[in-house]
Amino acid sequence: MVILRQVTLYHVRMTLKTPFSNSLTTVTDRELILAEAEDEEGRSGWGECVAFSSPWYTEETIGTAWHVMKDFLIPRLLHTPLLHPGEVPKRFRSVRRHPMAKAALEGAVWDLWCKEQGLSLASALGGTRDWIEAGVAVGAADPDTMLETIRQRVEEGYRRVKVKVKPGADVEVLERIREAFPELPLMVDANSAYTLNDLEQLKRMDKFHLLMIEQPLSADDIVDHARLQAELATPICLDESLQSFDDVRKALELDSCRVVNVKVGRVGGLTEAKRIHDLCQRKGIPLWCGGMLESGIARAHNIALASLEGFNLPGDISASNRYWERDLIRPEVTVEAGQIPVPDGPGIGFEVDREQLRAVCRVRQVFT
Ligand SMILES: O=C(O)CCC(=O)c1ccccc1C(=O)O
Ligand SMILES: [Mg+2]
Repeated sequence: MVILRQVTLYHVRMTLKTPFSNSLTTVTDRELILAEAEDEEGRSGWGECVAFSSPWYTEETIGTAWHVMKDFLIPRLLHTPLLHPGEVPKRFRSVRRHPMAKAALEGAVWDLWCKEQGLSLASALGGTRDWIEAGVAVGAADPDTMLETIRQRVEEGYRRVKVKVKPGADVEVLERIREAFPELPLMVDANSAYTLNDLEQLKRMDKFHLLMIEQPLSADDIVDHARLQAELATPICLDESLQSFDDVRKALELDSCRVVNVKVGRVGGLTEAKRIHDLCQRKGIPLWCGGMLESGIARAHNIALASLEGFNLPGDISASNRYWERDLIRPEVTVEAGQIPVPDGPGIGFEVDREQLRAVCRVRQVFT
């Protein structure tokens, strides 16, 4: 049983080693919020809010998430016993949406509860893998730069590469990549850069035998995606469009996608993510864990989640040093021969690097 004595929010800003561009924006400085939940015994559990500084990806931002956590979510958790982290979504039921704010706090409760129980987060979630396959995302850039980056990532051992595309920067770069890497497990992510008017251009991508095309159409759509899937040989994977278990269920019913990307923050927490996992596993739908340019804390949650059997494709889970000069956890996440070990220590299985946290923290607020 967990009783939260206090919750601390940390607003941090970390500079990416290299700026990350997609069809909508370039992220250079990554702002995020860490949530630390403490119990009566002084143990701490950690979660991370992966919202961005501006609402380009989904509606939430660092600012909305701070407000919603502070004024609505944290008061629903403090001082009232929780038997299991799976109860957290029920506490939050009267707050509509704001999945990234909810996921951050639920994640902190999961970590804390696992530490009290002496369980690893991976095993508490039902994970079975000791190692997960690492994949990597390559941001939009000129084709020479993208090709050089892919070369480096392949040398570092990544087993699946995803590249960002948009109209005017898609087929030519794919030609170049396939020339150099005919067999590389490759996919693209459009972050909603296309419409059904681009059907002919999207069909041209079929010949590159991509693993999938991620989120080609609108972030809030599952109807046009179903029409597109009927015309494409390449499987569509939805990201932005899937913000809950029910969204996934409906998208699969409509055949709007044939692959699912789960991000813990986007779907409102680990409990919802696990429900989506179970659904995809029952239906035989390939599933992978997405990334949000996160710090080591959310990365640790992702590794635990991806250790579940139904996560059967490499995700956007990369090494700490792919993003940061110095991450917020010890040890850092490393990729060995294309794989990442799943830690078996209590909770997330990594220590928070408090010295580095102090160095990158802009605002800290304690709620009791
Ligand atoms: O390496 C990562 O963390 C994921 C890279 C990525 O594609 C991404 C990064 C930030 C926000 C959205 C996305 C996405 O999957 O669309
Ligand atoms: Mg995506």
